This record gives sequence, C-alpha cells and structure tokens, in this order.
Amino acid sequence: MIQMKNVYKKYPNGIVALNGMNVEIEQGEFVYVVGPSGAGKSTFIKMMYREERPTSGQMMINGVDIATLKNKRVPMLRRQIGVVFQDFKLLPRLNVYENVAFALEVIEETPEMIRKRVMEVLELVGLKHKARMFPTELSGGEQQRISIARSIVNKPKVVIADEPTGNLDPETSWDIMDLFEQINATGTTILMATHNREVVNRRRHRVIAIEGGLIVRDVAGGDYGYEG
Ligand SMILES: Nc1ncnc2c1ncn2[C@@H]1O[C@H](COP(=O)(O)OP(=O)(O)OP(=O)(O)O)[C@@H](O)[C@H]1O
Repeated sequence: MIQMKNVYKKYPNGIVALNGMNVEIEQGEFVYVVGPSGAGKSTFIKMMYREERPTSGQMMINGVDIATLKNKRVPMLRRQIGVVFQDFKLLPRLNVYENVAFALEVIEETPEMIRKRVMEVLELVGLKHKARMFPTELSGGEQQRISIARSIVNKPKVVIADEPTGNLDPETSWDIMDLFEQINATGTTILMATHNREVVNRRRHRVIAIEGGLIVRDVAGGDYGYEG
C-alpha cells in the first residue's frame, strides 16, 4: 500500500511542485495521474521510487517511510517497484535479453533462474523472438514492450509509468495499455501519469487529477476531465 501524508516538495530553485499531498493507494489498484503540464505529476510519481525526496511529509510504501529511508536501503526499495518511462531508457549497448536480465543480475540470481524468468517476461510481452536484437533495431512500441518486461522481471508489487504512451502512435498505445492491464490483472498496482485522454476515457480506472501541486479530483472510474 502507498500512502502520502502532507507531502510537500520544494525544488532548490524555489518551485513548489507538491503542496501538501494526501493520498492512499491500495495493493492491486490501477491509477491514472492526470493534470496540465507543470502540475506536479512527474514529481508525484518520482516520490514513489525515491527519485526525489519530499521536503516534508510522509511517503509510505508497505509501512516503510521512504522519505527518510537511508540511501543504502534504496536499492531494496527499487526492487519492489518497476518503472517505465516515456523514452524507454533501454541501455543501447545491451541487447534485449541483456536489458531485461540486468535487473536480475544485480541481485545475483542464479543463471538458470535469470534465463527462465527473462524468457518468461519476453514471452509475456510477445518479443521472445527478438531477444538478441539491440534497442536501435526495434520500433518504439517494441522498445516500450521491452522496458515493460524489464519493469516486471523482479515481480514488483507496483509498476510506475510516466507517460508510457507519450512517444507512441494511437494503435501501439492500445497494445501497450493491454499489457499494463494484463500486469494489473495479476495483482500488481499500476500508477500511470498520462496526457492520453482517449486511453483514460476508454479504459476506466481511478483518476487522480493534480493541479498546482494539489490533488483536485480523485474518482474511481473517472474520465480525463481536461480539454485538448
Ligand atoms: N528537477 C527540478 N528542479 C526544479 N524544478 C523542477 C524540477 N522538476 C520539475 N520542476 C518544476 O516543478 C513543477 C512540476 O513539474 P512536474 O515535472 O512534476 O510536472 P508535470 O505535471 O509532470 O508536467 P508535464 O506534464 O509537463 O510533464 C514545474 O513547475 C517544474 O518546472
């Protein structure tokens, strides 16, 4: 479970990105985070995997306050959380297999276990046959599939996605959404910041709308709610 209590974030340049946020997200929920540009969506999401720290307030994940978590404990936290970005962030010198295996190799799993699990997630995203290819040889949609495979290889409880369909055409975006729904159906929490109105309106889930660093709307099965 994710719980934010009075989370306030002021960047060193003086900008207040989060202005006292309170939210609770239960295990297994699918949550969209929407709002205008600069509203604080990315900052909100970055709090969840300790990419940024609150200036004040509590940021709890499964009972642990990650706002005050010691740096040496952060890798442990990140193992429970998968992250997917708009621009994929695959390592260009590693092939598909190696990109996905990387997260497991750093926690020293056995080679047999790594191989089995990597092939399993590549199969799930439909790209087992491209395991030896490099990121530059793949389409945007395929690269995003690989980054999703990488995000779930550790069997995290939560997958956090910041604009995962932002660089993809509409048709590919639906395929990517299907994958997130499939992952959610296994009990994994999905938290997704998005500007994709079509997706939010057609695949209904909880919607948290942020404006000026505050939650202005929080509705189960809500719509996108913004024009343009
Ligand atoms: N690293 C940073 N240093 C200073 N200010 C920042 C930093 N990151 C974001 N901001 C500022 O914090 C505010 C919120 O930014 P954030 O990226 O969270 O918004 P967003 O809702 O994700 O926007 P977008 O939809 O455009 O990605 C903005 O005013 C932004 O300029």
